[in-house]
Amino acid sequence: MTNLTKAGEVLLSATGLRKRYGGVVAVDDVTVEVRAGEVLGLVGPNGAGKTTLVDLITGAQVSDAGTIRVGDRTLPAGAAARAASGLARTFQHPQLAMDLSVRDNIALGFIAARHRSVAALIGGAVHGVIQPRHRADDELVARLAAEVHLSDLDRLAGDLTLGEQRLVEVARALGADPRVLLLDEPFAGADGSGVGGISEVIAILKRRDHGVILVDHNVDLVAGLADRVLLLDLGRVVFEGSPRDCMQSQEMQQVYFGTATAKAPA
Ligand SMILES: Nc1ncnc2c1ncn2[C@@H]1O[C@H](COP(=O)(O)OP(=O)(O)OP(=O)(O)O)[C@@H](O)[C@H]1O
Repeated sequence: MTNLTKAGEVLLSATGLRKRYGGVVAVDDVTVEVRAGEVLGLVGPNGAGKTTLVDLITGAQVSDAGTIRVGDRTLPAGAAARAASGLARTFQHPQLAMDLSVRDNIALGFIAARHRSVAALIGGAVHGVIQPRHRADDELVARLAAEVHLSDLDRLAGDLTLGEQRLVEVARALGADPRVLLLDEPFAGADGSGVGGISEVIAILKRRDHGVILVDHNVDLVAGLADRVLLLDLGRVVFEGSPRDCMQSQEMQQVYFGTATAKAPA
């Protein structure tokens, strides 16, 4: 991973994002900023709008309103443009080519970045795109796998545990050398070593002045890793501040314990 940013520089600025699905306003006038070397935690109960927000930022969904800037550039719509501008993500439900090896899945991240096309990430198309690879590519895959402590790279992605699949997604995302990495529930289904591996990657990204948006239901884990936490409820930001202040806030109590529909944090 390269380091072309300065500590504290605003890397990502998403302003006034809004998304309605039928009668549901999933994201309602949300503004998010991530600085170099910052981990922004995004928490909130089921249906709060966390994944939709990640989708809007990364271009997987088109927002009804709002702008996304990376550095001093306003980004056009579309996942390919966003990826080419330095945004990479993992998915709540891992999206890997399950019939390909760990090695090839990881390679897809940097190959897609080279081709500036997320098409390379789509199932059948990938077989042609990833062959043949160069030796340097294999070395890069090995380095990315080592960053997340993945071994036995010849296994099929479909044979991995959920936690291992999440590590492959993280390694694949790192291959695109993102300025900001958005992790959507990376700890769900991960065992102790998976949690450790992902936490370590977050710490490395932070040290290298990349930005991270970390979404997870495990608010204790998020609070332990984040510099700042944004609490979402029903599509709106109801609290923003330090992890400690957020955990102790009335809003946190209300959102997780105070309403009939809210669920307690894991
Ligand atoms: N594609 C969609 N079509 C219709 N409604 C949607 C769609 N995606 C999300 N929603 C709705 O938008 C709201 C926010 O959903 P979202 O998945 O973003 O929340 P979340 O905080 O990520 O929840 P969870 O923690 O359960 O994943 C919910 O009411 C959800 O039902």
